[in-house]
Amino acid sequence: MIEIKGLKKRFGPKEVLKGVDLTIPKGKTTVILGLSGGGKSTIIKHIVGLLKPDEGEIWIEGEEISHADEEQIRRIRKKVGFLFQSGALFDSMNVYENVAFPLREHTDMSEEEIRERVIERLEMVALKPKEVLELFPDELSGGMRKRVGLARTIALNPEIILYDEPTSGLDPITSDLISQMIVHLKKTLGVTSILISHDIKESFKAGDWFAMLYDGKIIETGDAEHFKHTTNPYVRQFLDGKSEGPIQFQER
Ligand SMILES: Nc1ncnc2c1ncn2[C@@H]1O[C@H](COP(=O)(O)OP(=O)(O)OP(=O)(O)O)[C@@H](O)[C@H]1O
Repeated sequence: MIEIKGLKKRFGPKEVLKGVDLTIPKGKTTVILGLSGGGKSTIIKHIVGLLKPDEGEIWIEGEEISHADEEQIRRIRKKVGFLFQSGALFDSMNVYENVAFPLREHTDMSEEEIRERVIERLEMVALKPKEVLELFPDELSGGMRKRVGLARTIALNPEIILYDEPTSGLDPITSDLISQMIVHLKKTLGVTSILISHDIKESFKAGDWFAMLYDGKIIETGDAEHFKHTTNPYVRQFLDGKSEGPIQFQER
């Protein structure tokens, strides 16, 4: 379980998080919904220790991490897989080396064990190892890059996976495949996942639990049924995709 208590974060004059309280249930996929620039990525960066809170606490499996030292952060990061928005593959490395990278960094596995793990993880994300192992990122489609990124994210058997916009820039069919993978990995690896997405349709396919971030706070949590029927005006407006009022375009 992950617990965020009273998390506050300011960048210069802008207070992005104003006291976020959120409990992320174990073994489920929690979706954080909210407007662009609202601070969703800022929340998950705190969970991997990339940012320190101005105030508040982050608890992961009973450990408070916001005051952790380098060694603790390193240990916690091994438990957490982070699928960045861009997929963030190393362009100079082929698929094999990209997926092998965290294994070389964090384990003393032999080359044979690494090869076995890389192949297994590529198969888990429905890629054919023989066909992709030698390819470089610029030879892959956007959807394949995301999947290789996902294979690398799960290489170290994480207990927690953070997905930052995993379907952005993908066509609807590839997006559906990624959502299915999120559900599949939750079941096969038993991971706790957090998903940030603008893609409401895909979020409802992949998510079990939902939290709406608005004006720096979590204003509503619940399951899909609860969100689909909520009468909270901010959540409704977000789900229905309506801006606050007609925009006055400048006449030329
Ligand atoms: N390191 C930083 N330094 C200064 N400002 C930052 C930094 N990181 C984020 N911000 C600002 O904080 C706000 C929230 O950013 P964040 O990326 O968390 O939002 P988001 O909800 O994930 O948005 P999106 O959905 O568009 O990715 C933005 O206004 C952003 O410009």
